Amino acid sequence: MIANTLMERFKSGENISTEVRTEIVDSWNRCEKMKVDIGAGRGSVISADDLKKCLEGKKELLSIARPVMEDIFEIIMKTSYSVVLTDENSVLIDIIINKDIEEIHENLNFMKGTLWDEKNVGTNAIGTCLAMDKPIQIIGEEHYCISHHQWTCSAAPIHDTKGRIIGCLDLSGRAEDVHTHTYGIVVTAAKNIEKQLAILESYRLMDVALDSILNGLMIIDTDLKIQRINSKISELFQMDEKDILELDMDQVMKDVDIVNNIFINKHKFRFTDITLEIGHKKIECFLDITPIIFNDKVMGAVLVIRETKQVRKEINKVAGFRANYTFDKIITKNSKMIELINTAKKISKTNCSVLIEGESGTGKELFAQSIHNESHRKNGPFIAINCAAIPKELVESELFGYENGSFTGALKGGMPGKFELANGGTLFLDEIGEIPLEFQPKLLRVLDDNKVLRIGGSYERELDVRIIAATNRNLLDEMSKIAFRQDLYFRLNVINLRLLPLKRRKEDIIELGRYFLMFLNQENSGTNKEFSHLFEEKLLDYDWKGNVRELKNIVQRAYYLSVGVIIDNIELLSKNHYQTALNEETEAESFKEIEKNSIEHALLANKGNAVKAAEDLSISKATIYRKIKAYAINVHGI
Ligand SMILES: Nc1ncnc2c1ncn2[C@@H]1O[C@H](COP(=O)(O)OP(=O)(O)OP(=O)(O)O)[C@@H](O)[C@H]1O
Repeated sequence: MIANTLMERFKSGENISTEVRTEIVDSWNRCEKMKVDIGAGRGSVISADDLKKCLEGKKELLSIARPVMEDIFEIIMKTSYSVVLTDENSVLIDIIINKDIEEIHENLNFMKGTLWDEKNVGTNAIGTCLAMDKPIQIIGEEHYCISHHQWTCSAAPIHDTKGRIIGCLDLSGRAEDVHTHTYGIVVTAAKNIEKQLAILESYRLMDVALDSILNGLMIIDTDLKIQRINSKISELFQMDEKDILELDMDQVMKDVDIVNNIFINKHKFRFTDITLEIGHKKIECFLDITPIIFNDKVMGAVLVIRETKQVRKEINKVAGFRANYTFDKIITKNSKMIELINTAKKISKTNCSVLIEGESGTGKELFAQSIHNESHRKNGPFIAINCAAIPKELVESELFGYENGSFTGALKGGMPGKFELANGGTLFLDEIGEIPLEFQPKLLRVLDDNKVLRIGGSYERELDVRIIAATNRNLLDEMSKIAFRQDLYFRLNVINLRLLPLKRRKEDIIELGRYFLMFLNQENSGTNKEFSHLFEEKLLDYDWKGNVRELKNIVQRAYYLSVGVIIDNIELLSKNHYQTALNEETEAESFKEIEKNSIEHALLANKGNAVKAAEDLSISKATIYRKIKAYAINVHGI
């Protein structure tokens, strides 16, 4: 036999490189060095445990290679070839055996769980291809072991994306069926497996990247079929991925004309307040839709979904809607006020409505903010709205919001109302006594049901809002005048906190005055001003109609107007500052004109900011809004 002769000549040290391929000679050299027995050639069986571990570690390769192996087998079924997959150590991990050669498989132990490296079975396509990291075909007598001489095998290594060998694909059959195409098939198939592995890896990386995004991300095609989602979408929709992929996006996004806007006009769209409908579930969200365009052709769209609740939470964190005050910042020595603080602290933990009564500037908002900050809602929004400041016809839209195009002047896309903005937190309805009588039943219904219907809306939104209302009017009086509904009063007045005016807690005047002075000294580092004895006496005597707000304001004025370190400008306390301003005007002017002028001046000085103007005039916000309305002052024109 030629090969034996060649093998004998090789073994005797003769140079046979012109008759035998270099790769084969190299392999024979390796086998000789490893003292492989040419009379052996049966695969050695690895332990069941080792095989289990092996299969476990190669799950991905196995699942990708299997369909490829089946395809090849189908093509070559009529020839006597089996298709084999090994790991990088030449262990057979999968095999499709051709019935024609089953017996030879058994004889040679060419089965799943056996080792086919050069050390165990000499030169063979599997072991040699893995030793060289190159595809190879080994025909008949090129095999090192005599028992393999009736075989022909072709094998190609399989690499991962980093170029490391992770296995090999092999076609083995009878030597007489040798065909160069089997080599080509095996090389192409191994490359195909490598490509699929690379795609899978890039998909995996993409998945990890997509899942690390905090927003929901969805890819749809032009038939509105969902192609891909990240895990945040399953969380948002509270559904399994498989069910989400079956959703009808036309139904889910009823309000969006995606075909016209995105696919035809190729525009990128942002919807700041949209409702997705998933069966009976409604998800309010911010939605960005970007068309996917390749070669000027729209292939689909990417949807980025952020839950409104979450966005608002983040906005609240950075842009206000926050309560700054806490109970420890409420300065008082008055026993009744201390008692009120203790009651307020206790009821903070509950969800019941609170009605805070008290003259303007007594600290009603301070209490409301402190209650919010003491409650479990402290990380939620604190939304304050002054009911006196809203024009009658806008009360409902301000509080309940409106849907797209529900009335002239409404913003495109709709707007949430203050109730919605306060979801998960507290809504502070200041000057509740100013709520129009005809709107009061609607407000009562929302308070009772905890659900709000936007103007023009088709469904009610479930809310979790704690209500704190405040008034400087006597609501009991208003009720008798039928300006305030009894049922609403009782609904709001579950807990009542009646704050004392400053004149009924004289002990707080100096305390608060010095507290505000301390802040001013801190703000103006380097100065350390103090009140004269006389100034403090005058503070005690003064008629504090504007309560703590007025006290704060006068201390500020005195601070900045005083020249030395002693604050002694008692003239500021001789009369109410607002009254002084009025009296300085010429007698010819009527009182109303003077009042209107004063307000306009203050608004001008504060660039139209009514709250600041009210502070300057030492009047309450409610009063300035009432007067602005009464004198028809155009704040926006200022
Ligand atoms: N006890 C207090 N300790 C410290 N600051 C106070 C206290 N009471 C009120 N203030 C301050 O006085 C000003 C007015 O308080 P706040 O706005 O809470 O009053 P209000 O009763 O809500 O007024 P209005 O009815 O006019 O809205 C604020 O600047 C607040 O910080």
